[in-house]
Amino acid sequence: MFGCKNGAGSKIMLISSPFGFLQMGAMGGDDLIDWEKMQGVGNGTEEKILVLVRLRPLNEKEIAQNDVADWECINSTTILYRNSLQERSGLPTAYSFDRVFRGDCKTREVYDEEIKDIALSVVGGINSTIFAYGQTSSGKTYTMNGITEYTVADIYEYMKMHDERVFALKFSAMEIYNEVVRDLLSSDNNQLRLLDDPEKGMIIEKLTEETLRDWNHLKELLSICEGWDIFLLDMRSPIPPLAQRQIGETSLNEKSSRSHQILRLTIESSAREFIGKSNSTTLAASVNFVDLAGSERASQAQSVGQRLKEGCHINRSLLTLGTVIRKLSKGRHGHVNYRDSKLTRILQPALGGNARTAIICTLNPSRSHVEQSRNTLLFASCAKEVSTNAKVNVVMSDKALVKHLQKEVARLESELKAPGSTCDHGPLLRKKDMHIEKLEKEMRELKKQRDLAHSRIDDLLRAIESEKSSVKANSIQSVNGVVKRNGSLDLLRSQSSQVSYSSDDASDPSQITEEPLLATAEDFDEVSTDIRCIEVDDSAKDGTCTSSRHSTSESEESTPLSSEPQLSPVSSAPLSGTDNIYSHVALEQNIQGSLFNPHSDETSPSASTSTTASGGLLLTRSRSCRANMITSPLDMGSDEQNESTPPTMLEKDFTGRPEGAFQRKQWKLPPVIYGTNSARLTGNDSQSTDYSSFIDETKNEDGDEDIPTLGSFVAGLREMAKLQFENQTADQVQLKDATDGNNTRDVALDPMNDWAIKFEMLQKSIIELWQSCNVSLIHRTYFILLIKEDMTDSIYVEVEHRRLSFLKETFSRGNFAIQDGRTLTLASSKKALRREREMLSKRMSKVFTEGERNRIYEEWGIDINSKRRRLRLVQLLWRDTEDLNHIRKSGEVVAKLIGFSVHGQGMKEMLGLSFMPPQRMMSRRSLRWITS
Ligand SMILES: Nc1ncnc2c1ncn2[C@@H]1O[C@H](COP(=O)(O)OP(=O)(O)OP(=O)(O)O)[C@@H](O)[C@H]1O
Repeated sequence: MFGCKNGAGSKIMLISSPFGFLQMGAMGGDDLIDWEKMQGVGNGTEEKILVLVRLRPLNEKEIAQNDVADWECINSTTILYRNSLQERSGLPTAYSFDRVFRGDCKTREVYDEEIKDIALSVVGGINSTIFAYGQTSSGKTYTMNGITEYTVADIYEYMKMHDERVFALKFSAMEIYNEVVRDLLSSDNNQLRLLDDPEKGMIIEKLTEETLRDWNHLKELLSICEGWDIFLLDMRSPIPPLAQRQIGETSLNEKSSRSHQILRLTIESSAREFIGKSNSTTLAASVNFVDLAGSERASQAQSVGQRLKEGCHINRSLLTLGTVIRKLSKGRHGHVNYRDSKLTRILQPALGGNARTAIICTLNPSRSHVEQSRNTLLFASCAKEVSTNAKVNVVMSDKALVKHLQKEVARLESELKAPGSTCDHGPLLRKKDMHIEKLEKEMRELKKQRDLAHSRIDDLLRAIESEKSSVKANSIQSVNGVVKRNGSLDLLRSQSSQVSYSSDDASDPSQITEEPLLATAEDFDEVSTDIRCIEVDDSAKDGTCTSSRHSTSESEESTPLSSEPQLSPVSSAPLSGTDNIYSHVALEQNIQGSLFNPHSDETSPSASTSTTASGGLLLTRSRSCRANMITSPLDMGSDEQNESTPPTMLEKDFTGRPEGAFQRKQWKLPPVIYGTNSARLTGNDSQSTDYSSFIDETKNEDGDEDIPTLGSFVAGLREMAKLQFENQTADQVQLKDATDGNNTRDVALDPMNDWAIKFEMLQKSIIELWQSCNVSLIHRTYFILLIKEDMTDSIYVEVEHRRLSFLKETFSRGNFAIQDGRTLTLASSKKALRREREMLSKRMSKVFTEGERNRIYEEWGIDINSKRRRLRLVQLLWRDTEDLNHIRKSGEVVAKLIGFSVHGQGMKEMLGLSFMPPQRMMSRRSLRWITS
């Protein structure tokens, strides 16, 4: 679609229409155009370029030179090369085209039989192009002159026959000489520019467009262009003649065209009766007559100087034309290099665009030019494969256009609404609807995932915020000289506080106080990002304090550190205060680790302390923490691997890492809940550092049920506790050194009493948490049977508690946890637990004899005759979280159902579950997990 101005100056729109010649038919009724032949043309369907070959007779010169004609048209479509020598060369001898014309054929014949239809399409609003291609002196100009004349004559004839329409003819002429475009109707010799117009496409700037008065006017202009009547013009008028086409003499052609000439006739027509009315439409199209310069061999044309230069330009542009045609002949795939020459740029619409095109390939029949003739035929062969896509160009006034579009919309709407519509789009629409539905579903799913991730981030941010405010509050309390009970080492450690003890302080126990945090907002931010990494500051070695220290007088509030019962390396108040935050964030880091950084090797949530050279204890934020966090995933795994891994820049800087305190280990979790459809794993190596090894559901001997193995339970538990153990050991050693060094402080801990109270609390809480988090009954059973009264198990109890607390909190927020890289929700855990109960119920008859079963049913108050007694039993297991006896009995039933029994402490040692928390090394007093 492009805009232009009509004669009246009102704005018009030129659009391509699919009306085709159906509309033209109504205009017709004459015998000038074969409308029947043109049915379907211009309706947007592709049409191949019409390719004709025209032989010329040998000219006098050639005859005089005893040249012979080797080419012969054997029928109307085939031309044959008759030469015995050539036949043996293996090159083709016969070429077929739409039409071939013998040497004695008249141009009129060529026009009438083939060209006329295409050329006269222009009166029906279809662009057309006729061009002649061939070697120099083969008859291009001879042919095109005739074709142009006949076409124009017919156009005028057509106009005469159709006085119901008003026609407007415009003429322009240009040549491309040595790659310069010149206006042949202009007296100045200026070079014309080719411009790309967004609406009209390529336009030739300032090209003269003469509105034709009549046929004679056109003849006059044509003769000017061709320079035919140059002498006549000179004689008629003293005015210098207009520009003429470049013609020069070569040895092959006296009047050789040294340029490509394009004559353009534009015709607009409107129905007379509608002129000036709002619904008037105009057909507008152009016919181009293109007389190409001839390809030539410099040797044959004996070109030198100016002629040679012209010949080079001619050949180069013809080469580009050939390349474009060859490319188009293979289909319109990829880039077509129209812009490589002015010729192809101007002819672009004719070469595969909105135009009907005919190419007349002229041939010199003489033997001496056989090679050139073959090249021409090769070009012709490619050209016949090229398609164009001509459309009727209808110019409409704005009003007519709106009206037409409204009509079109109404037509399409009624077509869609009609039940018996010929074009049934139903199945297609349904398919599309289904596709849309599918995409919408996917979108919803993705949104859900995104929201979940957002809420996780929000939760973490909230946790960090609350942690910050806790730190702040604690700092304020300390500054005010009020150190609360929860301002213990644990708290300080968990909040990355700086606590320093100088040797001077050590001399006076009353001076050993918690260092208040004189933290800036910046520090708090760091606290959030450097999650609880505390290391020894080298500067402390010389006994200096790295943080400001406020000595406070001994008071009830400012209890000395050494006397704090919270000095236990594990938190003393598991469910409250900042310690709880510590637990949650630490666990969260581990549980959610895979969500944010599955390869993160930042594992230790706890602080590390170290004695200074002078016995002072200094806790600072770790500089290596970030380095750890940004360590490459490849930098994980065994300690040996870590040693061989080059340190990061940050690590290189850091030299003060205490040995053992920050060994990189993953704090892995055993599968608390077996509801994540984890993949079955082949390995069952409890030492494995692969997180997935903790989920190890294996088939039992019956091969029909999934029972989490003891191995997987133990491995996870042990790995997790080991890390905790190591960290705590480091803490304890440092703390002990600190207090020993002081020698004045009595670390009067009574861990046994402490643990006794704590154990009871934790035990109760864990049982409740198991229930509310839908933890596997088998896990619970393993836990209570293996981790029981021995105090050395306290580490397991505490870790279990922290983990469950975090899980419960996660579920209560409607969030998910990650276990084995899979999401775990409250619903999925519930489902898994139900499946486990079903599985256990099925094992009743396999494991117990009838007598045993009946005894159990009776014991559990179940009617032995009830149909669903087995299911009823497993549903009752682990239900009563208040009754420890019920818990013990439940554990016994489950243990029997899965074929598990524990034989004392020996088994634990065998399983590698024996860890002794550092502060209790000296004591082995036991507490009971379950009262029996
Ligand atoms: N079909 C024909 N019948 C008789 N004479 C012809 C025919 N075709 C060409 N000629 C004559 O051959 C000569 C060369 O023709 P023409 O100038 O048309 O060749 P051309 O291909 O245009 O050459 P160039 O590329 O050099 O311009 C002219 O004298 C012309 O009259």
